[in-house]
Order: sequence, then C-alpha cells, then structure tokens
Amino acid sequence: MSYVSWLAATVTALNRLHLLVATLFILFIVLILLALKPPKYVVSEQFPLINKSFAWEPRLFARLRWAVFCREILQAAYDKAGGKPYRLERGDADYVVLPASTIPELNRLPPDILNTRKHHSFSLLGHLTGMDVILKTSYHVKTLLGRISPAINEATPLMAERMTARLNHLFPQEIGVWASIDPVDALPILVWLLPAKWRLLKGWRTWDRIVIPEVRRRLQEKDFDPSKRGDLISWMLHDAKTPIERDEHVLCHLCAAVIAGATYSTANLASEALVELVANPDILDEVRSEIKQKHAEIGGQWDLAALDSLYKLESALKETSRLSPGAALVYQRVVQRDVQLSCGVQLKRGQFIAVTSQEGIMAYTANKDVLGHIPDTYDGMRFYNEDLERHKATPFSGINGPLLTWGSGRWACPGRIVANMMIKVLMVELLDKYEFEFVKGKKPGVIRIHEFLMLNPMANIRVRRREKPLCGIVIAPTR
Ligand code: HEM
Repeated sequence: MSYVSWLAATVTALNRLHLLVATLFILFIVLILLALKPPKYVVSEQFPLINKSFAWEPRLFARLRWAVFCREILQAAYDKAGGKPYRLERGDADYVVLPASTIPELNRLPPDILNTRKHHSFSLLGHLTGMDVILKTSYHVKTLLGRISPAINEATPLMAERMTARLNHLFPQEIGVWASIDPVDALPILVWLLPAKWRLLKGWRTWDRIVIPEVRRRLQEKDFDPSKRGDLISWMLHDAKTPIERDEHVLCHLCAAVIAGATYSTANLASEALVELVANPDILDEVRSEIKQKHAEIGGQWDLAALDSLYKLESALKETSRLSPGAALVYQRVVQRDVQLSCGVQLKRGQFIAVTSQEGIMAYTANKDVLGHIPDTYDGMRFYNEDLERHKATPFSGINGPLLTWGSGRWACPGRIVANMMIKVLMVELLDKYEFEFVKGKKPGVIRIHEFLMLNPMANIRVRRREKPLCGIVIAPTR
C-alpha cells in the first residue's frame, strides 16, 4: 500500500471513529436528559426500589426490562421485600406495590382517596386512545352493576343463543372432521402492539358510524323499553339524567371502553381453561361427567343457577385464573389524598399503587405446600377437593375469595357477572358438542407482554363436532 492510500485509509478510519464517538456522546446526553425528566407521578422514596439498576438509569431501560421480564422482576421483588411494600419502577410510572393483606383496609377507605379510572386512563394511554372518556363519567360502570348484572338471569338464554349461533358459524359442523382454530382471535394483540394514533382515530370514526345510528334509532323508537333489549346502550339511554350521560359520542365511547375491557379477557380466560382441560383429560372427564349429571338432574332446563352449581367446572376456572391471571399487577389505583395505613405505610397524593395477582394467591394459605410455596402445577380439582364448603361459599364470579381475578372492593370488575355467565355458557356448549386436541400434541403456551398474560394468539388447536353430543344442551329463550 502506498503512503498516500495508507494516509487516506487512516483518515477515513479516524472519521468513522469520530462519528461513532459523537453518536455515542449524543445518545449518552439524550439518556441523561431522559433520566432527568421529572416523572408525571409522585415518587415514593420510603420503600426499597425494584427494577432500577442505578440511580441515573433512564426509565426507558426499566420499561424494556419490564416488557420482557415482568415475572422474574416480580419474583425477585417478592424475595427481596419478603412480603413488605416496595417501589416498582415500571418504566412508564413508579408503583408502590402493597401486600395483598392491605386490600381489606384499602377497600374500607372513603371513595375519594383511591381512584381507579385515573389509573386506567393513564395505563391505556387515554389521551391517545380516546379512553380518557372514563374520566368524564362512570356511567357505564353504574349501568353494568345496576342494570345489566341484576338482570343476568333473564339475559342468559338470549345471550347463550347468540353465542351458540356464533360458535356454529365459527366451528366445523361436519361430524367427526377435525379442523384447526385459533382459540383466541389474533387481532387484539396486533392492535395492542401497534397503537398508531391515526389508526385509532380511524377505528373511532368507524365505531361512531356503527354505534351512533343505533343510539339515534333507539331514541326515535316509540314505547322504547330497554328491558326488552337488555343491552348497555339501551339502558344508558333510558337512565340518562345529565347532558354528559345523554351525549351520543360519550355513550358510544363508553361502550367501546367496556368492550375493550370485556372481550379479550373473557375469550382469553375461556380459551386458557379449555386448553388446560384438554391437557388434563382426567379433569376434563370429571367436568364432563358433572355436566352430564346436572343435565339429568335439571331435566335439560339450563339456566344460570344450574351453570353456577357446576362446582367442578368452577374449580377448573379458578385454577386457570390462579395460574394464569390476566395481569400480573392488579388493584391499580391513583392515590388522591395522603393516607397512613395501620401497618405504618404512608401513601402520598399522586402515587400509584398496585398488588401482584400472585400475592393475592398467597392469602390462600391452604394452597401452600409444606415449605410455604404456592404450587405452580395445574390441578383443576384443587379448589373442589381442598375445601368444598369454602369453594362453594366463594364463587368464581365473586370478589371475596382468595383470587384477585376481578380485582377487589368497590372498583372491582363490574362485568364479572356477565363474564362468569359467558364463560360458563361457552364451556358447557363446547364440552357438550365438540372434541379438542392439540396440533401435533403440543399444548399452546401462555405469553407475557409487560404484566399481561395471554394464550399465545398464534397457536391453534384442533376441534371436531362430536358424533353424538354429550347431553344435547340447549340454552335458549322459550318462545
Ligand atoms: C374473564 C374476564 C374478565 C376479567 C378477568 C376482568 C378483570 C377485570 C379487572 C381485574 C378489573 C380491574 C378491577 C380493579 O382494579 O379492582 C376490571 C375492570 C373492568 N372490567 Fe373487567 N374483567 C373481565 C370481563 C369483563 C366484562 C365481560 C366486562 C363488561 C361486560 C368488563 C368490564 C370492566 C370495566 C368497565 C372495568 C373498569 C371498571 C372501572 O373503571 O371502575 N370486564 N376487569
């Protein structure tokens, strides 16, 4: 190599080195600025800090770690804090994670101290997604609790009929022929992973186009009777007292907020419960025999009371929820006023609090093994066999049991009565009329993204219509 070309190569290499150093320096400054940016929430200095490697670490790193290693972070936190409160850096916010034993006391606090909707709006990126409508009113929650849930007995046959029609459409109807299906639709996760604002706005416009004409149609109906329709919009229109409760856009967006909370979680829990039953044929047999026995006992007249007395099915549902709760963090609230708990913990206005769903299970002491560990293997009959009376006294749809499936207290899931009914109708229908098997014998796994757990939406299972249904269950309105 000539001296000139050697010099040119050296200069190019030095330029590249300068460029690299400059880029790293800029990146470093950006990270420092990100680290210094004051958070929007109040930091809680009094507790041990989890998921922060060093004081100046940018929150972005904590967020990335949380997205992938949430389970490991929470396990390490539990081991480190030994059941005491700790501060969790989640990346988007800093949470005081409280032991589940504080829930009864938190539930007794006056309603203006803890706010759940401010938290939901924050975590659902309300300002971007339009979900901040829930900050304006809780009318949807009031209607679910005050109108829809109390009427669930009458609504069950109607809703069951709709669900059966949908299953008949989605599932193979040719006797004995196997087909592959997605137990959970793949779409929710794609939408969730790509929350581009323009896409959401387009979604909202489409939604408005569908729902607003429905609202107007109902308003023009003569002798409009919501109890005949029984849906959320009809009841909200009927009971509306304030301008905000009458606003068609608000009603429309509230319905969307309910659907966002309702659809995926219900489909996911039913699919996970089904997958566990297929993976455990002995439990599946027990649940099927119970359904058969009940069918004979009630002379085929299925209603919600009959569904709710399938205690083996209840046990399997609780066990699925115990092992795969929809989210690793529950009971998420914003603190609105300073408050001191009896254990000495000081909660400050503006802080976020949460409880881990795993922690909730700890309260179920009978479930611990001799070393005090919670069993992490599936036993669908665990709740049924361990303490049947207690199992019956704490139904799956309730909020007084050991599990935090629906959260807890006055802000617990207002759709739990509806969800319980839908899941049971689905399970009974599916087990009565169809058979299932895994593709190549491989059980679909559960995936975790941030604190959310879900059945792998890419995984399929095989299904075929039974030659003869187990009992020939029909849950439909009598006409
Ligand atoms: C298996 C299915 C479901 C699960 C596991 C579930 C779970 C939950 C949980 C854990 C919460 C938060 C509670 C808390 O913070 O204490 C919640 C809130 C909520 N859920 Fe559900 N849910 C399900 C189905 C439904 C259904 C079917 C509906 C509607 C029909 C619904 C409507 C809502 C609404 C509106 C909220 C927010 C309540 C508020 O803002 O106060 N959910 N759900």
